[in-house]
Amino acid sequence: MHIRVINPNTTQAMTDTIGEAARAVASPGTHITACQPKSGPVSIESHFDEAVSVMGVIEEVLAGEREGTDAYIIACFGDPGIYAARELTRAPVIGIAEAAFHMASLISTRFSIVTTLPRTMIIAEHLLESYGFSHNCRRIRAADIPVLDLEEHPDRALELIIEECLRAKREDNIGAIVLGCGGMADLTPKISEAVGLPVVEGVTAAIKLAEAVVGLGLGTSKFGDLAFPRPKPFVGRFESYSNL
Ligand SMILES: O=C(O)C[C@H]1NC(=O)NC1=O
Repeated sequence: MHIRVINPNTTQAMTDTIGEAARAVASPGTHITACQPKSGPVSIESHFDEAVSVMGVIEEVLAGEREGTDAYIIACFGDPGIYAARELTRAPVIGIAEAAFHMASLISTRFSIVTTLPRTMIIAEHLLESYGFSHNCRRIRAADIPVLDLEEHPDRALELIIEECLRAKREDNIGAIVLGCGGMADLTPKISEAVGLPVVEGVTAAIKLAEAVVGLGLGTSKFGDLAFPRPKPFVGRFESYSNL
């Protein structure tokens, strides 16, 4: 099985972190390709960043279709472009937020999310609502760190994330923590040991869910709204999307 793990931002160090975490849990026989767009934001910390990153996600899915891919992971906690990506392939496309919510709901009745900047908490809130997990999430929290601090100041970032996770454990009456950033993919053991709660991380959860979906012979339904896009002309910079 070949899984294409797409980091929607353009920071190679974070793509490498995500790829290593994915390979650490992948089953024998699962080949992981970790990739990122050629252009776009170095980190995704706003609605604008996310909107721009979607074009990169689409490019990486189209590249995966040309190369042959059994499943795609969108490794950003906003799951940017997930429905557009699903329209472009028969393979499953799994976002790390959706994967983490499902996994956390299997091991706890309530969880809290710890993400990076306060301003991105609304993105997680919107996803909880759209995926139907609002009831399962007690609180969305932020360690108040820029996304790239995870790569550039990892020790301080880990310290702040653990502090916020400990506050969640003390205050939120939860059974699990969900890590709200693809860049946290390598931190699960350290956080779990420090906090003493099950920690669910979206990249690794998505890998195992992708293996399960493909293993059951399932993929993105092409009936209804996730059917391939109707062929039509595109003009200007998107002309190459004409009659896909
Ligand atoms: O929304 C966030 O804070 C995290 C999100 N941004 C990013 O560049 N990768 C992510 O997973």
